[in-house]
Amino acid sequence: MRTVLEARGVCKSFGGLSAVDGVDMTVGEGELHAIIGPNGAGKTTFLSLLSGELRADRGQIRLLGEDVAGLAMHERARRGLARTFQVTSVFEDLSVLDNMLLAAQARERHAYRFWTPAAADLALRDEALAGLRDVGLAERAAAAAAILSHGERRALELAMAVAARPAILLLDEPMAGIGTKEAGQVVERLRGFKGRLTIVLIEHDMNAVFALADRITVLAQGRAIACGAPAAISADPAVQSVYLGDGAEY
Ligand SMILES: Nc1ncnc2c1ncn2[C@@H]1O[C@H](COP(=O)(O)OP(=O)(O)OP(=O)(O)O)[C@@H](O)[C@H]1O
Repeated sequence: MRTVLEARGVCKSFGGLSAVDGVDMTVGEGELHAIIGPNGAGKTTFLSLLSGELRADRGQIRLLGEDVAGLAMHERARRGLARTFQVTSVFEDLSVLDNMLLAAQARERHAYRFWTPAAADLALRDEALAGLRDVGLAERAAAAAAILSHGERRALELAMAVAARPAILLLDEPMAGIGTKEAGQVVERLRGFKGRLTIVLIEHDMNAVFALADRITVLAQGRAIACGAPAAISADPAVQSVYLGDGAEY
């Protein structure tokens, strides 16, 4: 399996606090790799180091073989490293479909260059509609983005991120702030993307993580204490002790 993203010895301190302390992680093409850990373990910081929102103090971050640790966020994004909230600016006044067309166009500027403009428009439209179907939003295509529910908006953001065809998509708690029923729908959607997309997922919903992940990296106090398939992770004594520790929340 081709390696899409590789982190080696990545560190980040805030003052005296070592938030991310020498983390290694390898994500293969088509893999859904989850990062879990108790509150304050360093998950969000690590994701920000991967995306370029924060700069690592030390360590390597390789995207498709290229060390991107010194690159700005937009330069990593241009190379295909996408974090949902960064790649998706939903335009409230536009329809759901037009938002999708914009997201797809950003990528497709060159893809349809040999087509007539009308045929290119049709192909883009088909692709945008298919993308909306993938996230259960096809019936909302004509609606203004402004009137979407919170869950529908998150679905649109996901569809727009996917439409840009990133090499790897970083998802930060896609189930946060949505109801149980909608969380179940998000799990189904993400399952639908499995194999087609390379995903790094941070999520507190353990049912979702264990249902979706190919592999899981467990962070605790800034360190990666385990990495493996879900069954191995749930059986790992070090992981169990982190989660069974003093009133640990996740
Ligand atoms: N900008 C910052 N300045 C100072 N400390 C920070 C900053 N960002 C994070 N931290 C600290 O770094 C540690 C790791 O935080 P981080 O948010 O990455 O953890 P997390 O695993 O994502 O937690 P949660 O599950 O609660 O979101 C925490 O102790 C946090 O207080």
